[in-house]
Amino acid sequence: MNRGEIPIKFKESLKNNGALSNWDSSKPPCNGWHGIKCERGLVWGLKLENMGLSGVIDVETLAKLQELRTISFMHNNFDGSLPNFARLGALKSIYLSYNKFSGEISPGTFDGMFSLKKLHLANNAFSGRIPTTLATLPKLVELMLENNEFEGEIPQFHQDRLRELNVSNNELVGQIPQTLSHLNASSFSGNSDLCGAPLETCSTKKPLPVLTIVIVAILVAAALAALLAVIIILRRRRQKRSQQPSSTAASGQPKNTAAGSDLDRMERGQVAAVNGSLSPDMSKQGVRLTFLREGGERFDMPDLLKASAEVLGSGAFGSTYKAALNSGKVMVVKRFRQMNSVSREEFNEHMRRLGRLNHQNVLPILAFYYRKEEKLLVAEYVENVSLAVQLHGNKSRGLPSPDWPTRLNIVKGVAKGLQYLYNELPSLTAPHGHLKSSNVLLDASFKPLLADYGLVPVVNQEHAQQNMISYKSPEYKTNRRITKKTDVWSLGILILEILTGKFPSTLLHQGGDASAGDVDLATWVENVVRDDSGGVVFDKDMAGTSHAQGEMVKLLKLGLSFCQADVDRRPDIKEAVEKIDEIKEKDIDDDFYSSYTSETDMRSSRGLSDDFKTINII
Ligand SMILES: Nc1ncnc2c1ncn2[C@@H]1O[C@H](COP(=O)(O)OP(=O)(O)OP(=O)(O)O)[C@@H](O)[C@H]1O
Repeated sequence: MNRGEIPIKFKESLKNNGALSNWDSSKPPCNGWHGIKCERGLVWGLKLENMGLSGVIDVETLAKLQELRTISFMHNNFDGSLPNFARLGALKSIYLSYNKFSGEISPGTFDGMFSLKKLHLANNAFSGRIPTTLATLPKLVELMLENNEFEGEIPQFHQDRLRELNVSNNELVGQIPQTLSHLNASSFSGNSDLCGAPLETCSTKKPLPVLTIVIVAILVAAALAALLAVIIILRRRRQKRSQQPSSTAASGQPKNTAAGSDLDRMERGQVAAVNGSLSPDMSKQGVRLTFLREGGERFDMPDLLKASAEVLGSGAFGSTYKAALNSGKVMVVKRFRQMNSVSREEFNEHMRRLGRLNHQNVLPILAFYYRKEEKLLVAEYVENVSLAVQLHGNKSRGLPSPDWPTRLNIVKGVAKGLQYLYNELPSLTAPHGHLKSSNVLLDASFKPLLADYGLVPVVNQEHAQQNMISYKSPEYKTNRRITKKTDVWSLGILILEILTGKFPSTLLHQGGDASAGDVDLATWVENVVRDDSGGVVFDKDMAGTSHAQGEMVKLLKLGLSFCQADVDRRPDIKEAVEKIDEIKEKDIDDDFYSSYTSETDMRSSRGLSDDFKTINII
């Protein structure tokens, strides 16, 4: 098929295509065909707006236009479900607003569209959930979904690149992800059950409409009637049993089904307990926490559920909630669903091991709860949340991000915590296993505390392979194995993230194919450093860098050396910590800086060649 025939074939599936009457196969499409955008004789865009078009958007045929980067069919009459654009993986923008598309968007529609920057689907009649894949597209900067019927929660958009988002006038519910809290409130308006910054906080109670009150009253009455019936039946049974000569005692624990349902309610961002207190049944059935440490305040799940819970975020395992106890202590409960391949005994034993850990850079696990289908881990709330929030979230909200001395202290603390895990958990190949910036929590004085460590042995294998950071390492990608140096690789990526302020692609592709995606951060750093075009390596929002550039460069080199794909050349944890400890806050010799901005020995232990000579300081 020649290039003129492709648009003609595409036109055939369109209805009311009179506006395209000058598409004439005897001439090349770049000779003034309506709506065809060309450069050097190649079709890069289709702009078929306001033409009354309907029918089918033939994606298969468009896929043959290899240079096609942008399509706009805005203000037409296309209806039915959205075509599967995954076939057009190179597209940078898709504009389909003001049509009549409807129905749910199938989950794979945007899979692998790693170049997609702009997606406009506003003013259609889409329903169902916003596809979570959109939250993982690394280049997406504009997403317009207003005036549709989207429902459910907004996915966790991790990237702080999303410059424009509009989800107003849909039927969305729940907490707005923290990463979007910097956006304008009007982007979220017209969704009656959305809450959290930039809208009102989630615990704010709104007056209920009369109809809702009536429905709730009916439901409560029905529930009470059902409860009464159950009580009567149970009493009768008990009476019958007591009349039998020797009744056998009921064995095992009562099944706790209540925990799931109350937590599910928490997950929807609601206050878990009805009227501020749990039903006595639930407390009796005992959603009993197992405490791992001597001393300290004792409480149970009902105590936590009594408090209004706030969803802190949802990661690969489930949601994490913040809940305040009556005493004022604030706790965090993390819910894990993919841990059902180990027995209760194995799980308890492993938790006890983790519970014994005690280091100033390791977040203590205070208690846990075991149920076959899900587990809960409880820890104290940490004041400054995570390094991820401080590096990426603050920036997008215009708040200051940590300065160089703070970042260096964080790196040192993380390295010490990691070394401690290596020492205390020698049987684990990757003692942390899931080291990333959202699992580095920061206390009031910005001291780092490692979280979500030591979990690889109890997470279902398949889930671990798809979601945990260790399994994104070069050795896992190439040899399907993790090693004793895998956590050092994660530390290297973390260091580069801390110094550059860039979000690593290993985090962007959570849940996706580990081998797919953006250029990894180490390669990006190397490319910028090699490139003489003046690209900037260090985070320009990092203050306190004067007279420190030499040390910053040293740390950057270390980070790169930890990321080496060749495991044999990568330092082990001991060497890594020693090298990090040598880095000082300021250059010993002030003149050092000037020597590093020029042609200096930047050949790093990552096996970098002679062209890795200059580095672009802020
Ligand atoms: N103890 C804590 N104190 C304060 N913030 C916390 C605490 N534990 C977790 N968080 C924060 O809550 C948010 C959600 O955490 P969660 O662990 O569910 O997701 P994640 O770290 O993004 O992903 P993953 O599930 O892969 O670990 C993150 O921003 C995390 O940093």
